[in-house]
Amino acid sequence: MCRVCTAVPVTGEPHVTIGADRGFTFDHVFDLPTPQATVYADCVHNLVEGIFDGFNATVLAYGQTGSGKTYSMGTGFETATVDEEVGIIPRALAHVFNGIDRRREEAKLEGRVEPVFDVSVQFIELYNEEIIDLLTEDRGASKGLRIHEDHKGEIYLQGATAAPVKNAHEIFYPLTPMWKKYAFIHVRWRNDFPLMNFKLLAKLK
Ligand SMILES: Nc1ncnc2c1ncn2[C@@H]1O[C@H](COP(=O)(O)OP(=O)(O)OP(=O)(O)O)[C@@H](O)[C@H]1O
Repeated sequence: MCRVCTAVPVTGEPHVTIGADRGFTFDHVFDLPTPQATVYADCVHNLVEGIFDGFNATVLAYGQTGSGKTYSMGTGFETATVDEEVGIIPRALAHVFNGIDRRREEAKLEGRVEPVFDVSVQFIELYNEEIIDLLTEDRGASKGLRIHEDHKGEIYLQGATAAPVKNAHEIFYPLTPMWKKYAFIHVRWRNDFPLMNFKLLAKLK
């Protein structure tokens, strides 16, 4: 028997229907040769800029095995990689800390009080429905870890270690192996906002 599995509208709208009734709308489709910088510019750049205006952002990679989640999110933090191949997480980290430096510099030049930022990271792995805190050696300490939503709709990780970090270097090197898992990066702009969350979620299968 022959039947239509995937259908796209002839009008060129960014929509695809899988099977009988599962419809998905999308903003962009990137082909294999698309440079990492283009993916970042089109999908992530504005999200990171937005955290400085008080918005929360989440980036997550989802897809079947071998579809390129690690390549897109994580390339460039473990070994020397050519600039063009650097993935979303290292680009976002550089962007966050450059953005902090720029805002502090601008304030100084304009004679304003310099903003103070606190940045911390949490790393967890979801394995067999269990949440594991990757920043503690004591696996037993991970028991009771929960992901919650508070009354303002903020998602937070209860009980997971939060490590303060001052620059991207501090995140890359000691925590390198963790990047393959999940990273919650909290950027807190003390002067203005109570808490901004920027979440980079990788490797969700
Ligand atoms: N855009 C791309 N350009 C070049 N190579 C790519 C690209 N995307 C993925 N690859 C390569 O394809 C292979 C599989 O990609 P990757 O490991 O990122 O998949 P994955 O979705 O993380 O897989 P898994 O879920 O099994 O961990 C890797 O060798 C990766 O380098």
